[in-house]
Amino acid sequence: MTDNDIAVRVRGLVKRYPGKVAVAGVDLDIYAGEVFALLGPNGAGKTTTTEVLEGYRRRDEGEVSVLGTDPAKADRRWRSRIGIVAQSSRDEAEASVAELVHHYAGYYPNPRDPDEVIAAVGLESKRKTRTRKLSGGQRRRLDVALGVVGNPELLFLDEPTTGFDPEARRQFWQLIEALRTGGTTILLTTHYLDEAEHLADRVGVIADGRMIEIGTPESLGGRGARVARVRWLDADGAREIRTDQPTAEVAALISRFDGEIPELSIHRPSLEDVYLELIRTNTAAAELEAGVPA
Ligand SMILES: Nc1ncnc2c1ncn2[C@@H]1O[C@H](COP(=O)(O)OP(=O)(O)OP(=O)(O)O)[C@@H](O)[C@H]1O
Repeated sequence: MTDNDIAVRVRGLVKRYPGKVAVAGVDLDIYAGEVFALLGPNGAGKTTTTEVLEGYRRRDEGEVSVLGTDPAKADRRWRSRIGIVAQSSRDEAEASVAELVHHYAGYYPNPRDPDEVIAAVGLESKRKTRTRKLSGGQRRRLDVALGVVGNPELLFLDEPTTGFDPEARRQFWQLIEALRTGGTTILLTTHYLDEAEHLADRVGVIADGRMIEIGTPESLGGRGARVARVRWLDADGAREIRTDQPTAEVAALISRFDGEIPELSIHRPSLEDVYLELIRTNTAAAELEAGVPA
């Protein structure tokens, strides 16, 4: 792997606020062209990490390279190569959607067609609407439009679909898939685990400022984490078997039961199940280390 294959390289990142270590030694590589999702509970350090990578927050320790440059020393040219959809919206209440997207496009050397971007985020019917008259979800779509109109090589999306209705989220996912196909590298933070599962090539789970695991959505939590649970009811009550051969278990049950197997279900843990288990284990380990009684 050459340096050109790596869009973001982080080693030993530490960020302290008064009385709080927000990021406590994070290592992270994001490969060029991948969608990487940063997951973690509220206050885990996702936004702080992202803001250091964007050049908006100074780090206390560690090495950071983003598109080959230290963001703490970055210039305008570097800035034009990244796109940002931050958690809080920019406030240009009197401008219309079309005015704003065209205006932002003017800041970049190689922008996308603003009208195509407006269509891609589903705001065509709101072109002439003033920003202050948009709904929360529409406002968020505009944020996404402003983040991608500069045709960035690397796009930061901090909880981009908060407030989206289900249809808008699906539409947004298509936009992200199209950007990825076009070669854009994407760092996504999200609390929607289905979003990460759908979009991300790899995910990183951060808790208490530490990266506790990095892997593909399928491999997270180790081999045992996605083992199927076969559940049914028999004379003794509810039964559950964990197995990586659920078909064989069901076949055995069919031969035991005469007819319908009561309450039969096969459940495969989702990324959300695996994530919650990881966080639970991490919290328990941290409490043990700190001497907190269970
Ligand atoms: N400007 C600040 N001053 C002091 N403490 C801060 C500041 N910004 C964040 N923190 C603290 O640092 C920790 C990490 O915050 P951060 O915003 O990075 O978390 P997050 O993972 O993005 O959370 P969320 O999912 O809620 O957005 C939190 O404990 C937060 O209270």
